[in-house]
Amino acid sequence: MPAPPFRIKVCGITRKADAQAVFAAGADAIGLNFYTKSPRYLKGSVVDLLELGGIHRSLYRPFGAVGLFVNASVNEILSHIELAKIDMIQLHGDEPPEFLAELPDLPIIRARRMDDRGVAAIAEDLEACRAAGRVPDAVLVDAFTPGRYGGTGETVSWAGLADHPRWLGEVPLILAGGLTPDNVAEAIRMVRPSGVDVASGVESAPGVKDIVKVRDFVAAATAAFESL
Ligand SMILES: O=C(O)c1ccccc1NCC(=O)[C@H](O)[C@H](O)COP(=O)(O)O
Repeated sequence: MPAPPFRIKVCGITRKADAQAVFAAGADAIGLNFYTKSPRYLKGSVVDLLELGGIHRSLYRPFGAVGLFVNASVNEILSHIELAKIDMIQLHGDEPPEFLAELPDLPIIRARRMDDRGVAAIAEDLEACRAAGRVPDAVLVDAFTPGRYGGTGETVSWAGLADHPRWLGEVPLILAGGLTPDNVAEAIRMVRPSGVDVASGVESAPGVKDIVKVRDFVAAATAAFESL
């Protein structure tokens, strides 16, 4: 089984203090959101971006900063990789399977929102990526809410994901969507994902992390992963 890009990621970090607190709590990765329509869009200056993206290196974490994009161009992604020192790419929009092969050699997380077509559509998309020349390093399954791409706080049907090795094969599954400090342990026990991802479940307001919730989330997720 390939190594997952991360085990616990906190997404939508917009402030340096939150990035530091997330890593101090024991998370592996922060998500920096470059989707301009998100309330978690990172609007910082070049200096802010460099600092935020570089914090993971100063803390000697093995993983680090994930840049989140929704239907961005290759050039936009390249410029953010340079600017924010990101070291993983999360595609969270309607990017066609062929798009992955155009990206640089960094881990790619392919987000899929689970709609009423269920896991079959996710499996088909993975095959299409394979046929187009590049398999993502992980598939992130998020909730489907019409008209929104993510960060909704809605949960996915966990029971329907438990057999993911059947339709994802060796590709690691990252579980997202409505996770909180109170439900993440149960979600991990049911789905047995390689990693989890949270945005709104650890916030006091969009883009502002609640440090107590972050610590509780990371502690609950870590204990659940260790009990698998
Ligand atoms: O967080 C956002 O605002 C967002 C907007 C558009 C696309 C993706 C977005 N977030 C991506 C994430 O990785 C979130 O962690 C994931 O959607 C789960 O969010 P939540 O249900 O709030 O935990």
